[in-house]
Amino acid sequence: MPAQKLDGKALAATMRGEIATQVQARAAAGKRAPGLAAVLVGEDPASQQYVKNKHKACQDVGFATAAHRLPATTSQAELLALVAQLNADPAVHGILVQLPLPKQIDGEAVIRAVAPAKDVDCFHPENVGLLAAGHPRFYPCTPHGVIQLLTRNGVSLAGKSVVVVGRSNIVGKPLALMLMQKPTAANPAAADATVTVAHTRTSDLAAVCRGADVLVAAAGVPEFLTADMVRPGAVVIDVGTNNVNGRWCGDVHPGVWDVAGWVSPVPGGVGPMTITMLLHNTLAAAQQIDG
Ligand SMILES: Nc1nc2c(c(=O)[nH]1)N[C@@H](CN(C=O)c1ccc(C(=O)N[C@@H](CCC(=O)O)C(=O)O)cc1)CN2
Repeated sequence: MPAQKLDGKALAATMRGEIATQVQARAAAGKRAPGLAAVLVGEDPASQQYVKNKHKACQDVGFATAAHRLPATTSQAELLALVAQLNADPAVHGILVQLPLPKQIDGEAVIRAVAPAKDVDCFHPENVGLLAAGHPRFYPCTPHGVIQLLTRNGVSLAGKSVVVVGRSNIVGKPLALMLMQKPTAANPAAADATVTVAHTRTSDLAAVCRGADVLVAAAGVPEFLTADMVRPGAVVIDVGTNNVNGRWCGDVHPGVWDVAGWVSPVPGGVGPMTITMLLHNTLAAAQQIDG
């Protein structure tokens, strides 16, 4: 029997409805709408699409939203000046600078320039440190989306063997932290799992992956995770968003659906959850800043 689908599109729609309800309640209490500023530098087609999708998602839940589109030739000083202006704007609760940035710009310097209280991507070193210490101000969007996609579909993680293939700052590293930590009132998304982080230099990657109850493919390599790497009945999360000849393609080979118990699709799995958790963080930032 083929695997069941972990439907991120459906869960995202449910969670966005919950966020819209909270925005309406804030408006009824006389509070201003959560505000998100999205900054895009250059014309990368995928980044343009992501920012467009984020902008529309914000409008749909009743946020105030502005997309700042800058030319590919923008200097680091010009970008830092815009970030400083957004940091000082009380109507802006969340700031995201879409990655990757053009090569003349030092991405780390830009990430450090975003006010930590408005860092809804959770990329600033202060917020990464708080997450690592188990006292998160925000959760990073894609890792939080993965955990919500699992737990809200009834997949329990406590005590499970989870293998994360990928060690990026955006996905692999923070996801491993969240999965391994003990849940507390201050850290409710922590999962109490037993976590292995694997990567391109891991010896016998297939054997490591076959040890997983839950397997997360986040290596950014189209369809690298094949059926022989998956234990029958395992849960497989596909974080890949590779655009191959104009077609969205994940890190998971289609043959995995014949072996696994549950699989998240691409498109329609983790991607819509990433944007939903950005909305969640922007609402949280508004609550933290405005009350
Ligand atoms: N500042 C950030 N930059 C980047 C991030 C991020 O979280 N913050 N992550 C990725 C790109 N990304 C979000 O920005 C992202 C990727 C894919 C999707 C998505 O919804 N994908 C769809 C398929 C595409 C479509 O149909 O339009 C899906 O999987 O269903 C959302 C966000 C790098 N940069």
